[in-house]
Amino acid sequence: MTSKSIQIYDTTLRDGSQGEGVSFSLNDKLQIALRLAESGVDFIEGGYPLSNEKDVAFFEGIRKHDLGNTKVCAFGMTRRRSMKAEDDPGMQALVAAQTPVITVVGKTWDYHATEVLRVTLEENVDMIGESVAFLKKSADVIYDAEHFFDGYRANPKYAIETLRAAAAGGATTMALCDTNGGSLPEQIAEITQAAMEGLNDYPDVIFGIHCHNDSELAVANSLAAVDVGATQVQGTINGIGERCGNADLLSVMANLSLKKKGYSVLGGRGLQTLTELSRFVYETANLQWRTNQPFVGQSAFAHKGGMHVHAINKAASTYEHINPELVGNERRILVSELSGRSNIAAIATRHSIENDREIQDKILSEVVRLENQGFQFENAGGSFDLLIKRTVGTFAPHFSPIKYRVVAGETSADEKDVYAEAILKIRVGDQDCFAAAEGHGPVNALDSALRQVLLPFYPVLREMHLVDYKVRIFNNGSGTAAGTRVNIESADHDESWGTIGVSDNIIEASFQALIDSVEYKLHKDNITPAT
Ligand SMILES: CC(=O)SCCNC(=O)CCNC(=O)[C@H](O)C(C)(C)COP(=O)(O)OP(=O)(O)OC[C@H]1O[C@@H](n2cnc3c(N)ncnc32)[C@H](O)[C@@H]1OP(=O)(O)O
Ligand SMILES: CC(=O)C(=O)O
Repeated sequence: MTSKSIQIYDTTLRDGSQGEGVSFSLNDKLQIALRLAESGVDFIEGGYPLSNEKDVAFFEGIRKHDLGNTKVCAFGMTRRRSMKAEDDPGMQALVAAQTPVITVVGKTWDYHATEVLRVTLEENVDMIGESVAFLKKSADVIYDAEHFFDGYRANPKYAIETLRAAAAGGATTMALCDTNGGSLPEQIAEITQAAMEGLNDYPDVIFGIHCHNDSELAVANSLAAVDVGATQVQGTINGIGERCGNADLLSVMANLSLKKKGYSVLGGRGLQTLTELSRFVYETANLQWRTNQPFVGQSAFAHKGGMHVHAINKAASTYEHINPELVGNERRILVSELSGRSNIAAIATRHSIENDREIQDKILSEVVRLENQGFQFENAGGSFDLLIKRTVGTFAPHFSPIKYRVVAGETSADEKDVYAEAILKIRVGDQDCFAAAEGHGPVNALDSALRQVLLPFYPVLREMHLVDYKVRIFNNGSGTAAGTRVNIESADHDESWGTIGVSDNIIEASFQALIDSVEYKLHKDNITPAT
C-alpha cells in the first residue's frame, strides 16, 4: 500500500516565538531554519515581517541558503479595515519578504470580526478575499483560518463563507486553526469534514490543521483532522508557542509515521533526527528540556521501577511503546531506592557483576541507605559508578583529602567586591600537599586548589571541566535540619558525568561532589594512583 504523505508545516520561528520566555536572535532563527530543512520539513514559517526588523532580516538571510525542497513562508494578517490591500504596510511587508509561500491569517469567527476588528461581516470577507488575491500575485498563499472551530460552532454559514473568500482569492491551502485550543478531537474531525464539504467545488484546495494545546489535546486534535482528510499539519518543535503552546510536531510526526497506518512524513525519511532536533531547539532557545516529553525526552525511555527493569531486561517491549532508536532516543536504566537487582545488573554490566546476586544486593542496600540520607543517583552516574567500585572492591583512591578551609567575604564595603579563597591539604601517594587558590565563589576556589595539587600528578585532569552545578535543599523527613544536595556535571572530550554530594553544609556537599567528579575521570581513564 502506498502511504499518504502529510505536509509538515513548522511555525517554531513564528508561533513558537510567541511562547513565554522564548526569544530567538537572528542567528538562532537562521540556525533553526537550516536544521529544520535538514530534517526535511515541508514548510518553515520564518516570522512576521511587519512585526520587527529581525524577521525582515531573517527572510533576507535565509534566501542565501539552499534549503532543498523545504519552502519558507512569511506570515501576516489580512489587510487592515478601510484600506486597499496594495496600500497596506502589512501586505507590502509580506511581498517584500520574497518567500515562495505567504501565509495570511484572517478572522473566521463573526464575533471577532465585529468585536475585535470592528468591521461588518461583509467587510471582513472582503478583507480576506482581497488580501489573498493581492498576495497570490507574488507567491503561493496558505490561508490560516483563525478561530475556525469556535467560529464554526458560533456561525457555521459565516465561517464557511470566509473560507470560500480565501479559496476564491486563490489560496491553495486552508489551515483550520483551533486558536484557543479548546476543541476536542471529535469536534475537530466533524468540523474539518464540514469545511471540506463547504469547499467541495474547489477540488484543488488542500486542508491543514493548526492546533493549540490549551486542553492538552493539540497532538490528538491534529491527528483527528488528518483522519478525516487534512494533509498538512502545522505546529512547533517541542510544542513551544503562545500560552500552552502548539501541537508538538515531533509527536505528530512520530505518531503519523510509527503508529497510524498509511501515512508518511518528511518525504519518507527516517525519524532518527527527532531527538537531536528537539534538543537543538531547546538549546538554541535557551529553554529547559522537558525531560518527560514523549518520544524525545530524556525520560521517555528511562526505567526506574525495579519490576519494570526486570521485565525490560527480558524484552524491551514490555515497557516501551516503540524502540527508542526509531526517533533517535535511547533507553536509560535509573538507580534509586525503587530499584531491584535488575536495575543494578543492567546498569553495571561493565563491572561484570551481572550474575553476582550477592554483590547486587550489597549495592542495592547501599543505594537505599544513601538515598535515605538524601542522595539521589539518577543524575549522578559518576558517583554511582564509584559506589559500585567501592562495593566490589575495585576502587583505588588517587588522593585523600585531609582538611580544607574556605573563606568568602567582601574586599571593601565601598566596592562590594566579593572574593573566595580555599586552602586545601590532601595526601597524594606518600606526600602531603598544600594549595591555596582564589575563585569566583567558594566551590570555584576549592576546585582551583584541588587542581593545583593534582595536576602535577595527573595531567589528564586538564581535559575535564565543570559544566553545571546545582544545589537543592531538602528535608530528609527525620525532623532534623534540612540537608543540602549538590549535583555537579563534568565533561571531557568524549563523555559527561554527574556526581553528587550530600551534607548539612553546602561547601562539604560541593567538595564531595567535586572529589567524585575527579575520581571518576581518573578511574574511567585507567590512571594508576600515584605512589
Ligand atoms: C493567532 C495568532 O497567533 S496571529 C499572530 C499574532 N502574532 C502577533 O501579534 C505578533 C506580531 N505582532 C505585532 O508585531 C503587532 O501586533 C503588529 C505589528 C502586527 C500590529 O501592531 P499594531 O499596529 O501596533 O496593532 P496591535 O497589535 O495593537 O493591534 C492589532 C491591530 O491589527 C488589527 N487586526 C488584528 N487581526 C487582524 C486581521 N486578521 N486582519 C486585519 N487586521 C487585523 C486589529 O484590529 C488592530 O488594529 P486597530 O488597532 O486598528 O484596531
Ligand atoms: C494562526 C494562528 O497562529 C492561530 O490561529 O492560532
